[in-house]
Amino acid sequence: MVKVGVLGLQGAVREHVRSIEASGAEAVVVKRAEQLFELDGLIIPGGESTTMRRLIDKYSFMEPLREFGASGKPVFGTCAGLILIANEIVGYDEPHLAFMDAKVERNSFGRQVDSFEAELDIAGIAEDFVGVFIRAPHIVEVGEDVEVLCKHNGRIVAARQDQFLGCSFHPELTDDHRITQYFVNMVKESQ
Ligand SMILES: NC(=O)CC[C@H](N)C(=O)O
Repeated sequence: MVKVGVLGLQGAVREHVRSIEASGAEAVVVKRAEQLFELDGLIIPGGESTTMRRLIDKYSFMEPLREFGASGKPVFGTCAGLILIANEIVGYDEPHLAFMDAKVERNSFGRQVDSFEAELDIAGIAEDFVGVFIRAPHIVEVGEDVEVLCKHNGRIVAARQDQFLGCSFHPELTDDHRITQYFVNMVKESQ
């Protein structure tokens, strides 16, 4: 069974654990950087990207996470996790982990609609996936090696580049585990 970690510093960690287990993989809550060595893939959950970055620095995760990304093992960033893996953030000088050639904008669905659900057609994964968006970012632009998997109202909300997967919404908050299953399959294929 493949081992999929969830970065456990902040955010929707338990829900991802449930979804990973439902997708037939072993879930590991990652609280210390050494735990990364035992993993086959990693999910960086939603939460608050600025807080998560502070905790990443505080607990010396930055370099080990960069090495994990460079090792070829799959990484899935959801919501704040997408912001962490993008290589450009609108309004910020520096990105965080910069794994994916994508420019993201934070909190980009407007203040009035902080949170909403939308039925999404995600290429090769699901035609009727209910995406839960919570103060979600969207992808403004992608590089040529990035495959756009889903748009909502003309905005990119899911994309993949090689072993990196990212989405704007929270795939772990419903009982539909198809996206997590897709990621678990990416992890299995990378073995
Ligand atoms: N649900 C989320 O992960 C929200 C992301 C958050 N708005 C951020 O910018 O980090």
